[in-house]
Amino acid sequence: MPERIAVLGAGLIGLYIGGALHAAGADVSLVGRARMRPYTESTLVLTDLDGGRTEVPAGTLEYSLDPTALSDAGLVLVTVKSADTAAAAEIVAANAPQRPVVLSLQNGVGNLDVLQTLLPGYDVVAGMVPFNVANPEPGRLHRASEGGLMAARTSVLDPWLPVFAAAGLPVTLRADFVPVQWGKLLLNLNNAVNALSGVPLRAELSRRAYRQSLALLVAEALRVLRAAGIQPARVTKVPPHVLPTLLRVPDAVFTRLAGAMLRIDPEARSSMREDLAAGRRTEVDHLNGAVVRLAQRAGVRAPVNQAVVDLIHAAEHGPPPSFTGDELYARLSAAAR
Ligand SMILES: NC(=O)C1=CN([C@@H]2O[C@H](COP(=O)(O)OP(=O)(O)OC[C@H]3O[C@@H](n4cnc5c(N)ncnc54)[C@H](OP(=O)(O)O)[C@@H]3O)[C@@H](O)[C@H]2O)C=CC1
Ligand SMILES: CC(C)(CO)C(=O)C(=O)O
Repeated sequence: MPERIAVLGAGLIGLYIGGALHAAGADVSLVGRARMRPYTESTLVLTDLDGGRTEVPAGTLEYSLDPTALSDAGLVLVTVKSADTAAAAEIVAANAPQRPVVLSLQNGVGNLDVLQTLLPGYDVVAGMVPFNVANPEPGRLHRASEGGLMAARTSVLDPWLPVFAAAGLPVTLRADFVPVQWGKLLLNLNNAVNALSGVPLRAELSRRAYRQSLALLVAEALRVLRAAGIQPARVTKVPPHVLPTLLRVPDAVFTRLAGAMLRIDPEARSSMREDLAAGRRTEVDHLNGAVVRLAQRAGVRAPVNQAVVDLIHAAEHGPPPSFTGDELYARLSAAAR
């Protein structure tokens, strides 16, 4: 078994992945917040869409509030939200002078740069988590949608790939990762739609007006990417350029053509909705905001994504919103004009 794996920012993703790796025999230590520690103080149950169930017995998985737990790690998984990446890098630099491999398992396209800039001399690798992790009840984390982990192709991950595979989380290595990150970001444009809708992901994606709202965002992002000379990679069964057309079809046709996109636990919500519900700041500036910034650099406009950034920022300062699909589509259509 290779050296210790530490998870920095053990929330939903970090606990799920760290828990699965621990259950598969890896030496794992989690670093995070006090409010998440109870997950490992009693039995942690990990379930998935395919009926898989793994139990991590109480007290067997180390959950520390103290970042010195990073000091003997060979691999650090960074699973904080994007706004916390710089702070996470500083914590690694201060507590892991042995220079572990650092793998970002975050959404967004900017985290790698932040980590590489603040961690000179470390091997920093971009990764991608395609699936949603939900918390359906205390003590249980549920992999609520499909897809496998991806990471940038590099031999520094080789020692750990077998244990990820043994944990049911095989990592596909991709040579060119920027397109993968943008491919995932296109899907994450739905995080805000879901957060604004107030309904679970499956119900939201089953309703055409929400999908039409998402189609406006994705179509605009594709135009921006084209202007910037970036070709997003396909990270699900649906090629990126087909998404807007597919999203706009009537509900019955969508269900028939895109059943896989609806293979989501009925209660799961986007991580952005979870943030709004908990009164935390969201990652919108790192998702829709990244499209807006790329548009500025490429000399084009992104008014629809800007409108969503504004709506989410407003929601961060009030009660979690519940736009109907028609209301949201009307707002975003007006922004597009
Ligand atoms: N949830 C999901 O289904 C998915 C999430 N992702 C991405 O994965 C990343 C992680 O998301 P998720 O797990 O949902 O986020 P969570 O908010 O559930 O977990 C992150 C945890 O890190 C903690 N944290 C922040 N800064 C530090 C620090 N300096 N030291 C220790 N702990 C810290 C946070 O605490 P606090 O809240 O107090 O700051 C929080 O508990 C994000 O980029 C997200 O977009 C990707 C795919 C799916
Ligand atoms: C899995 C997905 C795309 C949607 O839930 C996500 O990345 C998130 O919630 O942040």
